[in-house]
Amino acid sequence: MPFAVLSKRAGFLLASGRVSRSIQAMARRNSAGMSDSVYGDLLERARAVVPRLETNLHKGQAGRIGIVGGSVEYTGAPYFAGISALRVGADLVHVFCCQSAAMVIKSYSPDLIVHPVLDDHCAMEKMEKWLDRLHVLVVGPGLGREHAVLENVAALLKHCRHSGIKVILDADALHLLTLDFSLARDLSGAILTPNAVEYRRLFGETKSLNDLREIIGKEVTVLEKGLSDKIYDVTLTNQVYYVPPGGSARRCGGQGDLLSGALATFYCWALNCKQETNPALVACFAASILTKHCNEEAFREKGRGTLCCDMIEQIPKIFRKHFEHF
Ligand SMILES: NC(=O)C1=CN([C@@H]2O[C@H](COP(=O)(O)OP(=O)(O)OC[C@H]3O[C@@H](n4cnc5c(N)ncnc54)[C@H](OP(=O)(O)O)[C@@H]3O)[C@@H](O)[C@H]2O)[C@@H](O)CC1
Ligand SMILES: Nc1ncnc2c1ncn2[C@@H]1O[C@H](COP(=O)(O)OP(=O)(O)OP(=O)(O)O)[C@@H](O)[C@H]1O
Repeated sequence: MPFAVLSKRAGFLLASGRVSRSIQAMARRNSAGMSDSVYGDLLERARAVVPRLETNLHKGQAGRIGIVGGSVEYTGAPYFAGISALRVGADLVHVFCCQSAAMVIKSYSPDLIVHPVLDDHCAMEKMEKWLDRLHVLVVGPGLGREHAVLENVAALLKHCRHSGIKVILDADALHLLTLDFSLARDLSGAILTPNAVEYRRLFGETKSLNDLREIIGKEVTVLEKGLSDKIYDVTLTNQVYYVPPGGSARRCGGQGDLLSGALATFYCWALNCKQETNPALVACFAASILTKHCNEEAFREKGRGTLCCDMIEQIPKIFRKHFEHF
C-alpha cells in the first residue's frame, strides 16, 4: 500500500502541473522499480529496528553518532546531518570539524557536541578517544577539500577499517574516494551516498551490480540519490532496489545532509537489532523514504520557499507517522 500511496501522490502532482515533464516521465519509469510487497517488507523491517523507548535506557543507548565535516565555507552541512540524526532519535551527536567552523556550528545548536580537530596536525590523536564510543560515523558533509584535512580523513578511514567502526561516506568524502578508492574498497559495512554527479565521478556509467562489485568489493552498499533513490546491495541480496519517487521538485541544498544524518541513526539501530540480517539495506530504505516524505510535507507548507531547515522540522511528525511503535 505505501507504494501505491506514493504513486497516487505522484499522480496528484502530475495532475496539478506541479512537476516538470521530464520528472513526469522519470516517475512513470521508476515507479515500476519496487513492488508493493518489497516496499512493505522493507518498511516493516525498518519499523522493527526502531528501539522501544523505555525508562531503563540510559543516555547514548539509542545512538551515539559522529559527523566528520565542517569547514570555513560549509557549516550548514554538518549541522543539518547532526541535527537530523538527533531528530530521528539518536541520543548524542559529536561533530568533528575544522577549527574555523566550530564556534559557528555550536552557535546553531547547543544539542551538538563539537570538536574543532579536523585541521589539527594531531587530529587522529584527538579524535581517537571518542571514536570507540560512537556507533556510526558520517564522513563528508561540509568537509571541504583542503589537502591537510583530507589526509586526516584518510587516516581516520584507515582507523575505522582496523577498528570496525561503521562509516557512511557522503559529499567531500566521496571526492576523497575519487582520489583513492582503496580507502573504501571492501570497507566492511560502509555505505556510500553519492548524488547523481558524485556517482558518475566515482563509477562512470557503471550500473550493473557485477561491474560495481569489481570496484567496491563485497562489503560496501551504495545509495545513489535522485528522483528515485537506488540502493545497490552487493553484500547479501545482490539486487538493486529502486525506492519509489517522492518528495517535490524543490531542490534546495542540504537534503543529502538530512538523509545522511537520518541514515546514521537508522543504521545504528539496524546494526543493533539481532533479527535484522541486512542492516545497511534497511537503513538506506528508511532514510530515503523519510527524506522524501519530509520534502513533500515541507513543500506542502512552504512551496518554492522550502529550505532544508523546514524539512528537518518535519522529521518528528514524519517519523511518528511512518516508523513509530504504538
Ligand atoms: N549549507 C551548507 O553548508 C551546504 C553545504 N554543502 C556542502 O558543499 C560541499 C560541496 O558539495 P556540492 O555537492 O555542492 O559540490 P560538488 O561535488 O562540487 O558538486 C557541485 C557540482 O556538481 C553538479 N551537481 C550537483 N548536484 C548534482 C545533481 N544532483 N545532478 C547533476 N549535477 C549536480 C553541479 O553542477 P552545475 O549545476 O554547476 O552544472 C556543480 O557543478 C560539500 O561539502 C557539501 O556537503 C551541501 O551539502 C549543501 C548545503
Ligand atoms: N530530481 C529529484 N526529484 C526528487 N527528489 C530528488 C531528486 N534528486 C534528489 N532527490 C532527493 O533529494 C535528497 C538528496 O539528494 P541530492 O541529490 O539533493 O543530494 P546531495 O546533492 O548530496 O544534497 P546536498 O544538497 O545535501 O549536497 C534525496 O532524498 C533524494 O531522493
